[in-house]
Amino acid sequence: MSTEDPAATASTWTAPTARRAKGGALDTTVRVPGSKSITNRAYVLAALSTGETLVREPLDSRDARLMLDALAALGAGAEHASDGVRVSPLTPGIGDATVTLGNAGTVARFTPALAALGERTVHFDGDAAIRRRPLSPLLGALRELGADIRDGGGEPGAPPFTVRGHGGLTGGEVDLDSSASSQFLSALLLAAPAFERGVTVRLVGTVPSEPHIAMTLDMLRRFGANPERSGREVHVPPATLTLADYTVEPDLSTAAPFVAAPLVAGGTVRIAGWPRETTQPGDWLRSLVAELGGEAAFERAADGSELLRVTGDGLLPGRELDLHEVGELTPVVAAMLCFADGPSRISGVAHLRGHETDRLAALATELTALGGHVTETADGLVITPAPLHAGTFHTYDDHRLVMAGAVLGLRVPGIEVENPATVGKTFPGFVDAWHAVLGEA
Ligand SMILES: O=C(O)C1=C[C@@H](OP(=O)(O)O)[C@@H](O)[C@H](O)C1
Ligand SMILES: C=C(OP(=O)(O)O)C(=O)O
Repeated sequence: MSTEDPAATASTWTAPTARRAKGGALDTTVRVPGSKSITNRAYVLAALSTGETLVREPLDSRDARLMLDALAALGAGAEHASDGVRVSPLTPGIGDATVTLGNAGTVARFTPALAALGERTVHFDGDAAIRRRPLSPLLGALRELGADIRDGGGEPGAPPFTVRGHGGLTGGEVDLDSSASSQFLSALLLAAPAFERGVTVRLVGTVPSEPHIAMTLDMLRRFGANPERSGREVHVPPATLTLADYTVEPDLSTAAPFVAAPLVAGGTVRIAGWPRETTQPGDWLRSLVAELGGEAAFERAADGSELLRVTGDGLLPGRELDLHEVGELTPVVAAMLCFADGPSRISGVAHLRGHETDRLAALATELTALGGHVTETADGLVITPAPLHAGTFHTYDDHRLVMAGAVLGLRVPGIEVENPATVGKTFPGFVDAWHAVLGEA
Protein backbone atom coordinates (compact mmCIF):
# COMPACT_ATOMS: atom_id res chain seq x y z
CA MET A 1 0.00 0.00 0.00
CA SER A 2 1.47 3.28 -1.13
CA THR A 3 1.31 6.33 1.08
CA GLU A 4 1.33 8.53 -2.03
CA ASP A 5 -1.52 10.99 -2.50
CA PRO A 6 -4.29 8.66 -3.87
CA ALA A 7 -5.59 11.34 -6.25
CA ALA A 8 -2.73 10.22 -8.49
CA THR A 9 -4.45 6.87 -9.12
CA ALA A 10 -7.90 8.15 -10.12
CA SER A 11 -10.19 5.83 -12.12
CA THR A 12 -13.81 4.76 -11.70
CA TRP A 13 -15.55 1.67 -10.35
CA THR A 14 -19.03 0.55 -11.34
CA ALA A 15 -20.66 -0.22 -7.99
CA PRO A 16 -22.46 -3.57 -8.30
CA THR A 17 -26.24 -3.76 -7.87
CA ALA A 18 -27.73 -6.23 -5.41
CA ARG A 19 -30.01 -7.59 -8.15
CA ARG A 20 -26.99 -9.48 -9.37
CA ALA A 21 -26.41 -11.15 -6.01
CA LYS A 22 -26.67 -14.92 -6.36
CA GLY A 23 -30.01 -16.22 -5.12
CA GLY A 24 -31.56 -12.76 -4.68
CA ALA A 25 -31.41 -11.67 -1.03
CA LEU A 26 -27.99 -11.13 0.54
CA ASP A 27 -26.77 -13.91 2.82
CA THR A 28 -23.12 -13.67 3.68
CA THR A 29 -20.45 -13.02 6.31
CA VAL A 30 -17.81 -10.30 6.05
CA ARG A 31 -14.66 -9.56 8.05
CA VAL A 32 -13.61 -5.90 8.15
CA PRO A 33 -10.06 -4.76 9.01
CA GLY A 34 -8.92 -3.30 12.32
CA SER A 35 -10.16 0.03 13.64
CA LYS A 36 -8.22 3.02 12.33
CA SER A 37 -8.91 4.98 15.50
CA ILE A 38 -7.82 2.18 17.83
CA THR A 39 -4.79 1.19 15.73
CA ASN A 40 -3.40 4.71 15.57
CA ARG A 41 -4.04 5.34 19.27
CA ALA A 42 -2.35 2.03 20.13
CA TYR A 43 0.69 3.00 18.04
CA VAL A 44 0.94 6.43 19.73
CA LEU A 45 0.56 5.02 23.25
CA ALA A 46 3.03 2.23 22.47
CA ALA A 47 5.56 4.81 21.26
CA LEU A 48 5.11 6.69 24.55
CA SER A 49 5.54 3.53 26.63
CA THR A 50 8.65 2.36 28.41
CA GLY A 51 8.85 -1.06 26.73
CA GLU A 52 7.82 -2.81 23.53
CA THR A 53 4.11 -3.27 22.74
CA LEU A 54 2.79 -5.96 20.41
CA VAL A 55 -0.21 -4.47 18.59
CA ARG A 56 -2.26 -7.42 17.34
CA GLU A 57 -4.70 -7.35 14.40
CA PRO A 58 -3.91 -3.72 13.55
CA LEU A 59 -5.29 -1.94 10.52
CA ASP A 60 -2.93 -1.90 7.55
CA SER A 61 -4.01 1.07 5.42
CA ARG A 62 -2.76 4.44 4.24
CA ASP A 63 -3.59 6.18 7.56
CA ALA A 64 -2.05 3.42 9.68
CA ARG A 65 1.15 3.38 7.60
CA LEU A 66 1.38 7.15 7.79
CA MET A 67 1.18 6.87 11.58
CA LEU A 68 3.92 4.23 11.74
CA ASP A 69 6.10 6.28 9.37
CA ALA A 70 5.51 9.39 11.51
CA LEU A 71 6.49 7.55 14.68
CA ALA A 72 9.58 6.16 12.94
CA ALA A 73 10.57 9.72 11.94
CA LEU A 74 10.20 10.67 15.63
CA GLY A 75 12.46 7.80 16.72
CA ALA A 76 10.09 4.90 17.50
CA GLY A 77 10.56 1.42 16.07
CA ALA A 78 7.98 -0.75 14.30
CA GLU A 79 8.61 -4.35 13.37
CA HIS A 80 5.98 -6.21 11.34
CA ALA A 81 5.66 -9.74 12.72
CA SER A 82 3.28 -12.62 11.95
CA ASP A 83 1.26 -11.86 15.09
CA GLY A 84 1.06 -8.08 14.67
CA VAL A 85 3.26 -4.99 14.80
CA ARG A 86 5.86 -4.65 17.58
CA VAL A 87 6.27 -0.98 18.46
CA SER A 88 9.25 0.18 20.47
CA PRO A 89 9.36 3.52 22.30
CA LEU A 90 10.37 6.92 20.95
CA THR A 91 14.09 7.55 21.24
CA PRO A 92 15.84 10.89 21.63
CA GLY A 93 17.64 12.06 18.53
CA ILE A 94 18.88 15.25 16.98
CA GLY A 95 18.71 16.83 13.55
CA ASP A 96 15.79 17.33 11.20
CA ALA A 97 12.92 14.93 10.53
CA THR A 98 9.85 15.04 8.32
CA VAL A 99 6.37 13.78 9.15
CA THR A 100 4.06 13.16 6.18
CA LEU A 101 0.44 13.65 7.18
CA GLY A 102 -1.35 12.49 4.03
CA ASN A 103 -4.96 13.36 4.83
CA ALA A 104 -4.93 11.52 8.15
CA GLY A 105 -6.59 13.54 10.91
CA THR A 106 -5.17 11.20 13.55
CA VAL A 107 -1.59 11.71 12.33
CA ALA A 108 -1.97 15.48 11.96
CA ARG A 109 -3.51 15.87 15.41
CA PHE A 110 -1.75 13.19 17.49
CA THR A 111 1.91 13.53 16.42
CA PRO A 112 2.89 17.23 16.91
CA ALA A 113 2.88 16.83 20.71
CA LEU A 114 5.20 13.82 20.37
CA ALA A 115 7.63 15.93 18.34
CA ALA A 116 7.62 18.53 21.12
CA LEU A 117 8.62 15.83 23.60
CA GLY A 118 11.75 14.97 21.57
CA GLU A 119 14.81 16.92 20.51
CA ARG A 120 14.47 16.92 16.73
CA THR A 121 13.30 19.72 14.48
CA VAL A 122 10.30 18.14 12.79
CA HIS A 123 8.64 19.41 9.61
CA PHE A 124 4.97 18.51 9.09
CA ASP A 125 3.03 18.61 5.83
CA GLY A 126 0.65 16.45 3.82
CA ASP A 127 -1.96 16.35 1.06
CA ALA A 128 -3.55 19.60 -0.10
CA ALA A 129 -6.71 18.59 1.81
CA ILE A 130 -5.00 18.38 5.22
CA ARG A 131 -3.79 21.97 4.85
CA ARG A 132 -7.46 23.01 4.85
CA ARG A 133 -8.54 20.88 7.83
CA PRO A 134 -8.80 22.51 11.27
CA LEU A 135 -5.69 22.31 13.46
CA SER A 136 -4.96 25.75 14.84
CA PRO A 137 -6.81 25.40 18.24
CA LEU A 138 -4.65 22.35 18.97
CA LEU A 139 -1.38 24.00 17.94
CA GLY A 140 -2.36 27.04 20.06
CA ALA A 141 -2.99 24.83 23.10
CA LEU A 142 0.31 23.00 22.58
CA ARG A 143 2.15 26.33 22.42
CA GLU A 144 0.54 27.32 25.73
CA LEU A 145 1.73 24.04 27.21
CA GLY A 146 5.30 24.85 26.19
CA ALA A 147 5.70 23.63 22.58
CA ASP A 148 7.86 25.54 20.09
CA ILE A 149 5.79 25.46 16.88
CA ARG A 150 6.56 27.65 13.87
CA ASP A 151 4.22 28.25 10.93
CA GLY A 152 5.66 27.13 7.60
CA GLY A 153 4.50 29.84 5.22
CA GLY A 154 0.92 28.69 4.55
CA GLU A 155 -2.18 29.58 6.58
CA PRO A 156 -1.22 30.29 10.22
CA GLY A 157 -1.86 27.24 12.42
CA ALA A 158 -2.07 24.85 9.44
CA PRO A 159 0.39 22.56 7.69
CA PRO A 160 3.13 23.07 6.72
CA PHE A 161 4.57 23.81 10.18
CA THR A 162 7.67 22.91 12.18
CA VAL A 163 7.96 21.67 15.77
CA ARG A 164 11.31 22.20 17.47
CA GLY A 165 11.66 19.66 20.24
CA HIS A 166 13.37 20.84 23.43
CA GLY A 167 13.31 17.50 25.22
CA GLY A 168 9.93 17.70 26.95
CA LEU A 169 6.79 19.69 27.67
CA THR A 170 5.80 21.34 30.93
CA GLY A 171 2.07 20.78 30.45
CA GLY A 172 -0.39 22.14 33.03
CA GLU A 173 -3.75 23.86 32.55
CA VAL A 174 -5.10 24.91 29.18
CA ASP A 175 -8.38 26.05 27.60
CA LEU A 176 -9.29 24.18 24.43
CA ASP A 177 -12.00 24.69 21.83
CA SER A 178 -12.37 21.18 20.41
CA SER A 179 -15.66 21.85 18.58
CA ALA A 180 -14.09 21.53 15.11
CA SER A 181 -12.65 18.09 15.91
CA SER A 182 -12.62 15.79 18.92
CA GLN A 183 -9.10 14.83 17.84
CA PHE A 184 -7.69 18.06 19.37
CA LEU A 185 -8.77 16.89 22.82
CA SER A 186 -7.67 13.29 22.18
CA ALA A 187 -4.26 14.57 21.04
CA LEU A 188 -3.62 16.44 24.30
CA LEU A 189 -4.87 13.57 26.45
CA LEU A 190 -2.85 10.87 24.66
CA ALA A 191 0.45 12.73 25.07
CA ALA A 192 -0.25 14.14 28.54
CA PRO A 193 1.19 11.28 30.64
CA ALA A 194 4.59 12.33 29.25
CA PHE A 195 4.19 16.03 30.18
CA GLU A 196 6.04 17.08 33.37
CA ARG A 197 2.80 18.28 35.00
CA GLY A 198 0.37 16.20 32.94
CA VAL A 199 -2.54 18.23 31.60
CA THR A 200 -5.81 19.75 32.75
CA VAL A 201 -7.94 20.64 29.73
CA ARG A 202 -10.81 23.11 30.28
CA LEU A 203 -13.20 22.63 27.38
CA VAL A 204 -14.70 25.59 25.56
CA GLY A 205 -17.61 24.71 23.23
CA THR A 206 -19.07 21.26 22.54
CA VAL A 207 -16.89 18.35 21.50
CA PRO A 208 -18.20 16.13 18.67
CA SER A 209 -17.52 12.39 18.34
CA GLU A 210 -17.90 11.68 22.07
CA PRO A 211 -17.20 7.92 21.68
CA HIS A 212 -13.74 8.79 20.36
CA ILE A 213 -13.03 10.64 23.62
CA ALA A 214 -14.24 7.63 25.59
CA MET A 215 -11.93 5.51 23.41
CA THR A 216 -8.97 7.78 24.24
CA LEU A 217 -9.66 7.62 27.99
CA ASP A 218 -10.18 3.85 27.90
CA MET A 219 -6.95 3.21 26.02
CA LEU A 220 -4.98 5.57 28.28
CA ARG A 221 -6.19 3.51 31.26
CA ARG A 222 -5.20 0.24 29.58
CA PHE A 223 -1.68 1.60 29.10
CA GLY A 224 -1.51 2.60 32.79
CA ALA A 225 -2.55 6.27 32.90
CA ASN A 226 -5.20 7.67 35.25
CA PRO A 227 -7.31 10.20 33.33
CA GLU A 228 -10.18 11.85 35.20
CA ARG A 229 -13.10 13.68 33.71
CA SER A 230 -15.36 16.04 35.57
CA GLY A 231 -17.85 18.14 33.62
CA ARG A 232 -15.92 20.33 31.20
CA GLU A 233 -12.51 19.48 32.66
CA VAL A 234 -10.32 16.52 31.80
CA HIS A 235 -7.19 15.84 33.82
CA VAL A 236 -4.38 13.42 32.96
CA PRO A 237 -1.59 13.23 35.55
CA PRO A 238 1.94 12.26 34.53
CA ALA A 239 2.30 8.47 34.28
CA THR A 240 4.65 5.78 33.09
CA LEU A 241 2.91 3.89 30.30
CA THR A 242 3.42 0.23 29.56
CA LEU A 243 1.41 -2.55 27.91
CA ALA A 244 2.95 -5.67 26.43
CA ASP A 245 0.07 -6.74 24.22
CA TYR A 246 -2.95 -4.97 22.72
CA THR A 247 -5.52 -6.44 20.30
CA VAL A 248 -7.31 -4.06 17.93
CA GLU A 249 -11.07 -4.51 17.36
CA PRO A 250 -12.56 -4.65 13.82
CA ASP A 251 -13.46 -1.16 12.55
CA LEU A 252 -17.19 -0.71 13.12
CA SER A 253 -17.27 2.50 11.05
CA THR A 254 -15.73 0.61 8.13
CA ALA A 255 -18.48 -1.96 8.76
CA ALA A 256 -21.17 0.70 8.10
CA PRO A 257 -21.74 -0.04 4.38
CA PHE A 258 -21.98 -3.77 5.16
CA VAL A 259 -24.56 -3.03 7.87
CA ALA A 260 -26.42 -0.81 5.40
CA ALA A 261 -26.47 -3.44 2.63
CA PRO A 262 -29.22 -5.75 3.96
CA LEU A 263 -31.37 -2.79 4.98
CA VAL A 264 -31.10 -1.27 1.51
CA ALA A 265 -31.11 -4.43 -0.59
CA GLY A 266 -32.81 -7.03 1.65
CA GLY A 267 -31.27 -10.12 3.21
CA THR A 268 -28.69 -10.87 5.89
CA VAL A 269 -25.07 -9.80 6.35
CA ARG A 270 -23.03 -11.07 9.30
CA ILE A 271 -20.07 -9.00 10.47
CA ALA A 272 -17.34 -11.09 12.06
CA GLY A 273 -15.80 -10.12 15.38
CA TRP A 274 -18.22 -7.32 16.34
CA PRO A 275 -17.34 -6.71 20.01
CA ARG A 276 -20.11 -6.95 22.63
CA GLU A 277 -18.58 -3.99 24.46
CA THR A 278 -16.71 -1.22 22.73
CA THR A 279 -16.12 2.52 22.72
CA GLN A 280 -16.32 2.68 18.92
CA PRO A 281 -18.92 5.07 17.45
CA GLY A 282 -19.87 2.43 14.88
CA ASP A 283 -21.57 0.41 17.61
CA TRP A 284 -24.41 2.95 17.33
CA LEU A 285 -25.27 1.24 14.01
CA ARG A 286 -26.98 -1.53 16.00
CA SER A 287 -29.58 0.91 17.28
CA LEU A 288 -29.88 2.53 13.85
CA VAL A 289 -30.74 -0.84 12.33
CA ALA A 290 -33.55 -1.28 14.85
CA GLU A 291 -34.78 2.27 14.26
CA LEU A 292 -34.91 1.65 10.51
CA GLY A 293 -36.97 -1.53 10.91
CA GLY A 294 -34.19 -4.13 10.58
CA GLU A 295 -32.71 -6.53 13.11
CA ALA A 296 -29.19 -6.62 14.53
CA ALA A 297 -28.37 -9.51 16.84
CA PHE A 298 -25.23 -11.12 18.21
CA GLU A 299 -24.63 -14.69 17.11
CA ARG A 300 -21.93 -17.24 17.80
CA ALA A 301 -20.27 -18.81 14.74
CA ALA A 302 -19.51 -22.54 14.53
CA ASP A 303 -15.89 -21.83 15.57
CA GLY A 304 -17.07 -19.98 18.69
CA SER A 305 -16.33 -16.48 17.41
CA GLU A 306 -18.81 -13.59 17.74
CA LEU A 307 -20.78 -12.22 14.77
CA LEU A 308 -23.31 -9.44 14.41
CA ARG A 309 -26.17 -10.61 12.18
CA VAL A 310 -27.96 -7.76 10.40
CA THR A 311 -31.21 -8.47 8.56
CA GLY A 312 -33.38 -6.12 6.54
CA ASP A 313 -36.07 -6.16 3.87
CA GLY A 314 -35.10 -3.17 1.73
CA LEU A 315 -37.92 -1.00 3.15
CA LEU A 316 -36.63 2.06 5.00
CA PRO A 317 -38.56 4.77 6.84
CA GLY A 318 -37.38 8.41 6.79
CA ARG A 319 -35.83 9.59 10.06
CA GLU A 320 -34.49 12.63 11.91
CA LEU A 321 -31.00 11.76 13.16
CA ASP A 322 -28.57 13.82 15.23
CA LEU A 323 -25.16 12.41 14.26
CA HIS A 324 -23.02 14.75 16.42
CA GLU A 325 -21.48 11.82 18.29
CA VAL A 326 -21.01 9.58 15.25
CA GLY A 327 -20.23 12.07 12.47
CA GLU A 328 -17.94 9.78 10.48
CA LEU A 329 -20.95 7.54 9.72
CA THR A 330 -22.80 10.35 7.92
CA PRO A 331 -21.88 9.56 4.28
CA VAL A 332 -23.13 5.95 4.50
CA VAL A 333 -26.21 6.92 6.53
CA ALA A 334 -27.08 9.66 4.02
CA ALA A 335 -26.77 7.18 1.15
CA MET A 336 -29.11 4.74 2.95
CA LEU A 337 -31.70 7.42 3.63
CA CYS A 338 -31.90 8.23 -0.09
CA PHE A 339 -33.91 4.98 -0.35
CA ALA A 340 -36.29 5.82 2.53
CA ASP A 341 -40.01 6.16 1.79
CA GLY A 342 -40.26 9.50 3.65
CA PRO A 343 -38.16 12.61 4.26
CA SER A 344 -35.11 12.53 6.56
CA ARG A 345 -33.00 15.12 8.31
CA ILE A 346 -29.43 14.69 9.54
CA SER A 347 -28.21 17.28 12.08
CA GLY A 348 -25.36 17.95 14.51
CA VAL A 349 -22.53 17.51 12.00
CA ALA A 350 -21.37 21.01 11.03
CA HIS A 351 -17.82 19.83 11.79
CA LEU A 352 -17.99 17.48 8.77
CA ARG A 353 -17.14 20.52 6.64
CA GLY A 354 -13.60 20.09 8.02
CA HIS A 355 -13.30 16.35 7.34
CA GLU A 356 -11.50 14.74 4.38
CA THR A 357 -13.58 17.13 2.29
CA ASP A 358 -16.61 19.30 3.11
CA ARG A 359 -18.78 16.19 3.41
CA LEU A 360 -22.07 18.08 3.63
CA ALA A 361 -21.40 19.97 0.40
CA ALA A 362 -20.04 16.86 -1.31
CA LEU A 363 -23.02 14.69 -0.35
CA ALA A 364 -25.59 17.34 -1.33
CA THR A 365 -23.88 17.93 -4.68
CA GLU A 366 -23.31 14.30 -5.60
CA LEU A 367 -26.68 12.94 -4.45
CA THR A 368 -28.50 15.78 -6.24
CA ALA A 369 -26.53 15.08 -9.42
CA LEU A 370 -27.89 11.50 -9.34
CA GLY A 371 -31.50 12.73 -9.11
CA GLY A 372 -31.80 12.94 -5.31
CA HIS A 373 -33.42 15.82 -3.46
CA VAL A 374 -30.71 16.56 -0.92
CA THR A 375 -30.01 20.00 0.52
CA GLU A 376 -27.44 21.24 3.02
CA THR A 377 -28.38 22.93 6.27
CA ALA A 378 -25.89 24.70 8.53
CA ASP A 379 -25.23 21.46 10.43
CA GLY A 380 -26.55 18.65 8.27
CA LEU A 381 -28.63 17.47 5.34
CA VAL A 382 -32.31 17.25 4.39
CA ILE A 383 -33.09 14.24 2.20
CA THR A 384 -36.43 14.00 0.40
CA PRO A 385 -37.30 10.77 -1.41
CA ALA A 386 -36.67 10.88 -5.18
CA PRO A 387 -35.64 8.17 -7.67
CA LEU A 388 -31.90 8.07 -8.36
CA HIS A 389 -30.35 7.35 -11.75
CA ALA A 390 -26.99 6.25 -13.16
CA GLY A 391 -24.06 8.65 -13.17
CA THR A 392 -20.62 9.45 -11.80
CA PHE A 393 -20.33 9.72 -8.01
CA HIS A 394 -17.35 11.97 -7.30
CA THR A 395 -15.50 11.04 -4.11
CA TYR A 396 -13.26 14.06 -3.35
CA ASP A 397 -10.45 11.80 -2.05
CA ASP A 398 -12.77 10.68 0.74
CA HIS A 399 -12.82 6.98 1.64
CA ARG A 400 -16.28 7.23 3.18
CA LEU A 401 -17.71 8.66 -0.03
CA VAL A 402 -16.50 5.53 -1.85
CA MET A 403 -18.43 3.49 0.73
CA ALA A 404 -21.50 5.73 0.27
CA GLY A 405 -21.30 5.25 -3.51
CA ALA A 406 -21.21 1.48 -3.03
CA VAL A 407 -24.42 1.66 -0.98
CA LEU A 408 -26.14 3.71 -3.73
CA GLY A 409 -25.08 1.14 -6.32
CA LEU A 410 -26.96 -1.61 -4.46
CA ARG A 411 -30.24 -0.30 -5.87
CA VAL A 412 -29.18 2.00 -8.73
CA PRO A 413 -27.47 0.41 -11.75
CA GLY A 414 -24.66 2.43 -13.31
CA ILE A 415 -23.22 4.29 -10.30
CA GLU A 416 -19.65 5.06 -11.37
CA VAL A 417 -17.65 5.66 -8.19
CA GLU A 418 -14.72 7.94 -8.95
CA ASN A 419 -11.25 7.08 -7.61
CA PRO A 420 -12.18 3.97 -5.58
CA ALA A 421 -8.53 3.57 -4.51
CA THR A 422 -8.97 6.46 -2.08
CA VAL A 423 -10.86 4.00 0.15
CA GLY A 424 -7.38 2.68 1.02
CA LYS A 425 -7.24 5.36 3.73
CA THR A 426 -9.00 2.82 5.95
CA PHE A 427 -9.85 -0.31 3.90
CA PRO A 428 -7.59 -1.09 0.92
CA GLY A 429 -9.55 -4.30 0.18
CA PHE A 430 -12.99 -2.67 0.25
CA VAL A 431 -13.95 -3.13 -3.42
CA ASP A 432 -13.15 -6.86 -3.38
CA ALA A 433 -14.95 -7.34 -0.06
CA TRP A 434 -18.01 -5.53 -1.45
CA HIS A 435 -18.15 -7.75 -4.54
CA ALA A 436 -17.79 -10.81 -2.30
CA VAL A 437 -20.75 -9.69 -0.16
CA LEU A 438 -22.81 -9.42 -3.34
CA GLY A 439 -21.84 -12.96 -4.32
CA GLU A 440 -19.56 -11.82 -7.11
CA ALA A 441 -16.16 -12.86 -5.82
O1 LIG B 1 -10.15 10.28 17.12
C1 LIG B 1 -10.44 9.63 16.12
O2 LIG B 1 -9.88 8.55 15.84
C2 LIG B 1 -11.49 10.15 15.22
C3 LIG B 1 -12.33 11.13 15.65
C4 LIG B 1 -13.39 11.72 14.80
O3 LIG B 1 -12.91 12.97 14.34
P1 LIG B 1 -13.79 14.33 14.42
O4 LIG B 1 -14.12 14.57 15.84
O5 LIG B 1 -12.88 15.33 13.81
O6 LIG B 1 -15.02 14.08 13.59
C5 LIG B 1 -13.71 10.82 13.61
O7 LIG B 1 -14.57 11.48 12.71
C6 LIG B 1 -12.43 10.39 12.92
O8 LIG B 1 -12.73 9.57 11.82
C7 LIG B 1 -11.58 9.57 13.87
C1 LIG C 1 -12.87 11.99 9.61
C2 LIG C 1 -12.23 10.85 9.31
O1 LIG C 1 -10.88 10.66 9.30
P1 LIG C 1 -9.64 11.39 10.00
O2 LIG C 1 -9.06 10.40 10.94
O3 LIG C 1 -8.73 11.75 8.88
O4 LIG C 1 -10.19 12.61 10.71
C3 LIG C 1 -12.96 9.64 8.91
O5 LIG C 1 -12.32 8.57 8.84
O6 LIG C 1 -14.18 9.70 8.65
